[in-house]
Amino acid sequence: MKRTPAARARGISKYYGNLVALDGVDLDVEPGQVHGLVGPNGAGKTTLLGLLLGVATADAGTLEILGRPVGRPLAIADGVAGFVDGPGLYPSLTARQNLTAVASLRGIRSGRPHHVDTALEQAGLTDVADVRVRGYSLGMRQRLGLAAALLTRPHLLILDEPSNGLDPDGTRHVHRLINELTDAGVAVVLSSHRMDDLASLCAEVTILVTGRVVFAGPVEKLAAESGELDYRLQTSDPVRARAIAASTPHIRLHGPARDRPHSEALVLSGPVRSVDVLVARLADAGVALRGLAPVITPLEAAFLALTGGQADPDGAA
Ligand SMILES: Nc1ncnc2c1ncn2[C@@H]1O[C@H](COP(=O)(O)OP(=O)(O)OP(=O)(O)O)[C@@H](O)[C@H]1O
Repeated sequence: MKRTPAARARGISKYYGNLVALDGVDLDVEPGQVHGLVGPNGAGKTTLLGLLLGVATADAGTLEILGRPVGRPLAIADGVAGFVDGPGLYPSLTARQNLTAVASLRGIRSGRPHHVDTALEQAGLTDVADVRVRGYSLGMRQRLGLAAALLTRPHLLILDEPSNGLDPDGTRHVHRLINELTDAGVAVVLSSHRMDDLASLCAEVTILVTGRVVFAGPVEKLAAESGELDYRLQTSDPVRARAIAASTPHIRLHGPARDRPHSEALVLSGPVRSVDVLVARLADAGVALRGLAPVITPLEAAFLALTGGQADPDGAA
């Protein structure tokens, strides 16, 4: 039996005056999956998340959330929670007081303290639950926003840049929590500028550029669109390696990375088969291979190719 999609949008458009923020966007979000929304600044990600969250309505197209059509009046659909443009918090209240206030606003009465404690624990904030939010770091605020969203036990969770401001430990914690939620059947739609979020969390991704979908599908399919990559090559003999690379058909040399002019690493590009030939030729010549890795990940390369960005051979994509 086919499961009801967590969200299904067809031909969604949204205008701000003359500005077209979303232009005929389709979106399919399955239960139990993380769906990533990525794109350059101003692509329309926050606008689309806002429509899913019910803080704005579309000017054209249809939107169904958890199987129910979304109508004109602004309202957060049952079973949906999350935040856009940063979580709305009261700085003079503690984390616990913030969550208690949210629980009251959302009409959660029975078992409220239990709900609050569980949400604090899920977000890893139990130890700082009674600290005023004014003293919270950006990462802690993000986690508190997530805790507030979890209070209602949503089936569809909307997160705008959830890794913003998180240190590596915080990122791991949030990733683990999101994975637990999807394991339990929750659908998550998140926007992110971070390819590591995409790679480690998302099953599906939609890429927006100036309000239009330029890619929608599984993350693996996106990585496969990366085309030719730039590689950083380190060997035991950079001078001979350079000469061998220069004489290998279809290999293009980009010189040492600009940020490391004295580096012994070469940056080069070419079809995978030519890179294979180069590696074999280096071995034949007795030049030891010490490192060969893409300068940017296939996901980043695909993202840049689709959004019209330039891959920087220095690796600063
Ligand atoms: N309330 C608004 N009034 C007017 N224009 C807006 C409004 N909100 C967004 N826009 C415009 O709509 C477009 C899409 O904005 P949106 O915030 O959805 O993009 P985004 O992909 O989330 O960008 P970012 O990555 O910078 O957060 C932008 O051109 C933006 O300037």
